[in-house]
Amino acid sequence: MTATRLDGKAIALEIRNEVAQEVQAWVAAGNPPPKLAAVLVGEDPASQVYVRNKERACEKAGIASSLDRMPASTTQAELLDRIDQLNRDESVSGILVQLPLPSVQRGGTGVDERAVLDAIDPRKDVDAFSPVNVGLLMQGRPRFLPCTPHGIIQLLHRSGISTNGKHAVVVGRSDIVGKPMAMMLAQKDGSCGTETANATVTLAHSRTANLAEVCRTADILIAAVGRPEMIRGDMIREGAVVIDVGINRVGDALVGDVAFDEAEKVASAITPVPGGVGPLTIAMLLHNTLLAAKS
Ligand SMILES: NC(=O)C1=CN([C@@H]2O[C@H](COP(=O)(O)OP(=O)(O)OC[C@H]3O[C@@H](n4cnc5c(N)ncnc54)[C@H](OP(=O)(O)O)[C@@H]3O)[C@@H](O)[C@H]2O)C=CC1
Ligand SMILES: Nc1nc(=O)c2c([nH]1)NC[C@@H]1CN(c3ccc(C(=O)N[C@@H](CCC(=O)O)C(=O)O)cc3)C=[N+]21
Repeated sequence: MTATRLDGKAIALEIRNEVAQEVQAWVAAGNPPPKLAAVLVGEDPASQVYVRNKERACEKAGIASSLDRMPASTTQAELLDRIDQLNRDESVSGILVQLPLPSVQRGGTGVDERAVLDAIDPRKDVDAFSPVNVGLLMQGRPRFLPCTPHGIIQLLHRSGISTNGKHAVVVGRSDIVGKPMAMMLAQKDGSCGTETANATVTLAHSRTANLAEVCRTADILIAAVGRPEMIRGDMIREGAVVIDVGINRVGDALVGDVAFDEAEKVASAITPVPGGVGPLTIAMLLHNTLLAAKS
């Protein structure tokens, strides 16, 4: 079997066009354009890719954007001060602080990530990382859906892949991807952007015993680990759907968390890197920014 490639880029474009039309209507009705303010501290490689692509995407959708590049030496007080300004700036609809913030080992000043996320006005929290928005998601009444998991739900839905009753294995339990992904796949009703999720979910991580065996039980396998090609072909069940979230820079290339060539031979459908989940994250960010502007 050779897997179908799920074209994240094309589906993202479809969503971006939908958002662009809605933005146009919003502005035509006399409203100011939505605006996204991004803050990048230091030089995380995956964040650099993200920043570059989302600026262009905003522009094409008629969404204004700004980017604060702050040095890795930025202190917590300086960062909190900047967030406070953005919270109060009425022209700003959405705020996004790039994660991870630089660790002390990588020249950072030991900024407390949690304190930073806590400081973002929940109504402008287009990443949906602030405690209020995480709580609302947990309860099945989200204001914003986190961009990467929402993008994956959309990708599956728009590719005609149902999650209903399937066993989904999510590898990685980060607050950005793994944890909300698991929650959204398990949701009962239409609260996560499509009619149903209803998957049975296993959330795996670095302490999971027999990871390969667990992965082989997945109908839908979602890799969000941050380790280039760690999911090998023999960890995938014949016919499974494989979603690769990983954005790893290896030399000059972007490599996912899945060994694509091996996986393609066993899976029924698979997302490439690049051109898979990444573009969808951006599309859903635009969607959230519009939502923030409207509310
Ligand atoms: N395409 C996109 O739009 C996006 C891509 N990314 C990319 O996705 C990847 C993951 O990002 P993120 O979720 O932020 O990652 P984190 O580094 O925050 O979390 C990684 C997770 O993987 C787990 N893990 C690490 N090593 C192993 C292992 N050997 N076996 C099993 N589990 C392991 C960790 O376990 P433990 O908790 O035990 O430490 C942790 O839960 C990165 O490559 C990132 O760049 C991220 C966001 C968006
Ligand atoms: N607060 C916060 N929210 C995030 O959502 C967040 C973050 N911080 N920090 C970094 C990670 C990583 N991330 C990416 C999103 C899109 C691409 C993307 O556009 N990828 C293209 C790359 C194409 C290319 O330029 O080669 C693709 O995969 O096709 C990459 C990476 C979001 N993240």
